[in-house]
Amino acid sequence: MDRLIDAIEATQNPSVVGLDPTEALVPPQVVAGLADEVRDSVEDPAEAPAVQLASAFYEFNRTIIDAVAGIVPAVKPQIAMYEALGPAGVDVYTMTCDYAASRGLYVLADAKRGDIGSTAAAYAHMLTGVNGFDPWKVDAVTVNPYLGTDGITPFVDAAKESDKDLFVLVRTSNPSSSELQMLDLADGSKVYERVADLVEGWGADTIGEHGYSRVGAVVGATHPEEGKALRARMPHTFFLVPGYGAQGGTAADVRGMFDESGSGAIVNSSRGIIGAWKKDERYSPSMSADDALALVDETARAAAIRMRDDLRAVL
Ligand SMILES: O=c1ccn([C@@H]2O[C@H](COP(=O)(O)O)[C@@H](O)[C@H]2O)c(=O)[nH]1
Repeated sequence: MDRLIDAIEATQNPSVVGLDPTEALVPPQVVAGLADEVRDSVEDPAEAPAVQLASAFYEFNRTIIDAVAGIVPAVKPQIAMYEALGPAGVDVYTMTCDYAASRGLYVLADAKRGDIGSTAAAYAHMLTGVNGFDPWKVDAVTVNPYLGTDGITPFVDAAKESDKDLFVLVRTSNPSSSELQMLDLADGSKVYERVADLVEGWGADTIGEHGYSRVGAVVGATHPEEGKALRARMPHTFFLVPGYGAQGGTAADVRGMFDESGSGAIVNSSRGIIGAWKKDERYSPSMSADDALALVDETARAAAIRMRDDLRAVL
């Protein structure tokens, strides 16, 4: 986690931009502008729509990355949006990670992996690569703890081997998260608190120079009280805090998830940054693709600066 914390200190900005492109979040003229090129390049015409959208995601992502590099320390590409498009989408995922890394950003793969130990070991190659080849080029991956310790250990081992990190779901931001996470256990604690204790333990022998381990926790901005309590309960665990912006979380909500020196957490916003162009009255469907991307660039940068300044104001 030291590299992430150093990058946060360098930018004075504990926020991460989520790269969650969808067809609705990419200006349609950018997608349409790729039609001829894609039609000429695919072997099977049936693939064209997915390849075209994937190519548009890549142009869009590069615009966002160029807009926020130097302002934010990190990006969080959400793999679901890319996997939905099949091989072309997965290619664009790795290209996006590579491009973000080339712009000096810490890349947090939101993939929410989790399985029995032997399969988790295969998923954990997302951190180490295979036989000396790393196709992913990410700095961290999100992991689902539902399978318990043997589903997590391969990721911890891979993180140690590759000098990378993982973030384990503890208290998620979504509306139904309480169905399981808030259940009472026999000892009076809640399920998410038990997960929190496990996460603190999984990272115990990986604590870095800044006092945080390689095993981070995902704690939703939509749960300010529990987030504050978790900060005290997990003194060596760095938090990834989604749920800011589009899901309703605010800077005041996430304040308690930081430690007394203003470190200990990084806050994600995806749609709030990459979809900012949609709320700008200058956007017009008759704009050229280049003009639409210029607006994406300007509005994403402005939204990232606004979020940074809002967080700075409470820290
Ligand atoms: O508890 C969780 C865990 C992960 N996420 C992911 O974060 C982003 C949030 O996107 P917004 O557009 O900023 O709402 C998305 O990739 C989720 O899958 C989360 O929201 N909550």
